[in-house]
Amino acid sequence: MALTQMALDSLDFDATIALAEKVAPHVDILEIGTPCIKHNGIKLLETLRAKFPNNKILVDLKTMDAGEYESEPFYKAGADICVVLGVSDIGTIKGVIKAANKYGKKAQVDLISVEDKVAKTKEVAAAGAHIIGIHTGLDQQAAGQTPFADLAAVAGLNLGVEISVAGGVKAATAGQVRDAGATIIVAGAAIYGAADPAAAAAEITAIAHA
Ligand SMILES: O=C([C@H](O)CO)[C@H](O)[C@H](O)COP(=O)(O)O
Repeated sequence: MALTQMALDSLDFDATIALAEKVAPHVDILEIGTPCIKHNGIKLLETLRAKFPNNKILVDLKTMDAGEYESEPFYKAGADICVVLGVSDIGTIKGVIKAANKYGKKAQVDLISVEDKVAKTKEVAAAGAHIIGIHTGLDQQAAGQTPFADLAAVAGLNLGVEISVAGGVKAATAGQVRDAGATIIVAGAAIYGAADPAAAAAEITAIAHA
């Protein structure tokens, strides 16, 4: 059993709301993707928070510095999860964890471009990170990479921390990701690129929840 998260990666404010309206009933978590939050800012989070009280919301800030200062306003505005980069300083990561704990929310550490993902996972789990993000980014996907080997290595640690997996996941691979130990399955292009995004989201969620 895993939760599903839909990545909203458009730059367009209204198109993002319209897509969220279609998929929100069919996923657990709405993700405001990095390009989307940079382009639209905290007002988009406030709008989604008001419109979708039944979904968790993740803001993919990919914070690299000033962790507490950058993330706190987003937790205050209703984010359930904010993302900090694993390649950032441990002080930055601890800052986001501190802000999350202040609001009773969660901090996710994204392992994108981290050299030693096992060592980083152990370090940030000990620091109190709530979620480890196994993430093959869009540019890495374009170069042929996938998240599966990293997922196996991190899940094999059995640290009891939540594990989110992103990077081209679709219905055909969602079961493999779930069985390998993901507690959150992220899908972006597989949903927003589908002819029927609601149906695509429902299909992936049925697999994740099985
Ligand atoms: O996090 C993402 C990317 O870095 C841009 O912010 C994507 O939302 C994430 O990779 C999920 O999208 P798909 O890989 O298309 O499923």
